[in-house]
Amino acid sequence: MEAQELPCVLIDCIGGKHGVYEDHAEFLKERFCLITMKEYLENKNFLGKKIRAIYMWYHKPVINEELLQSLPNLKIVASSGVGIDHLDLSLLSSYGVKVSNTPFIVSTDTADLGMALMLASSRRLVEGHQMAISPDTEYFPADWLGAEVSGATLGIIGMGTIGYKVAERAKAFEMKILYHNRKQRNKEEERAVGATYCKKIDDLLQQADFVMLVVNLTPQTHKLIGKRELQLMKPTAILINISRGLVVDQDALVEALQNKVIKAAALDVTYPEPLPRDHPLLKLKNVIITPHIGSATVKTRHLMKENMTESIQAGLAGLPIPNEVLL
Ligand SMILES: O=C(O)[C@H](O)CO
Repeated sequence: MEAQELPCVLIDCIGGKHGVYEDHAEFLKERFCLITMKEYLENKNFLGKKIRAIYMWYHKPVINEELLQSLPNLKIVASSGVGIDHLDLSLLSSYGVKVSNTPFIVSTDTADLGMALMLASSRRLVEGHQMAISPDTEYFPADWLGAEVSGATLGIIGMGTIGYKVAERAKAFEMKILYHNRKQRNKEEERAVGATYCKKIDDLLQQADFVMLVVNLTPQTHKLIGKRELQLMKPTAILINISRGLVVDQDALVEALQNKVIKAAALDVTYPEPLPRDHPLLKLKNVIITPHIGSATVKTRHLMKENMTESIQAGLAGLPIPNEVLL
């Protein structure tokens, strides 16, 4: 096929901190005519008419009504990752634009990261590393002890695909597993991992040594964990968030951590991301923060790119779209 016949796809940019990886862009260029936001903005009227899909890599480019109005031939937005809280599905649907994401691909890595954060936080890996590399060779103050993970109680809030994978891993650590879901309850899965369903989130919060947040961000889960919920948790408990920052009331969390209402937190997500450098969470020793890296492995990011490509190709060909997000 001639290069000029390739369908035009809008991306934010190539390379840099937030752009499409260079090698991914090479792969995409064999299949699409890539148009960066900068190119589009320089030649809106001409390029706007040509763009048929948006390859939305980690929430970029930002899609708003103004952009949609200027892309009359847009058919599909392929969004990376599982979360779709950054998209206005009704707006996109009103422009006849379909949406896809990459849900199952990211589950294993995100569950692995949840376990990594739980282990790192409970066994104080970051503090331990700092101690080990510090000029002070007196390693351990007498009170420097972690909390055990094996045999402890894990409360999973949100037992979807990722939550279930966390439970499978926790089972191997001989943990007692509690979970809370707002809607579905899957008894077969419960039995397979030996998890106990808590109808009331409060029961889970009161019993768990580790509370892991794995829910989608929706109006119902916005600031699901606030001052009241943190106060229900054990003073020895650790909160792990691998979902979205806004599922937790961050001010309440800071207060709880400062006042030892809970023991520690391990967060892959915050709001905003990154946090301003003077944010109180960055000053607390009992906090570990990672930069939203749930799906950040070579293999998964590669699969995401392939999956997004397939969705765009299917969407443009009028075929069923893999992982179409339905309104
Ligand atoms: O939703 C996801 O898959 C990641 O958190 C990135 O948005």
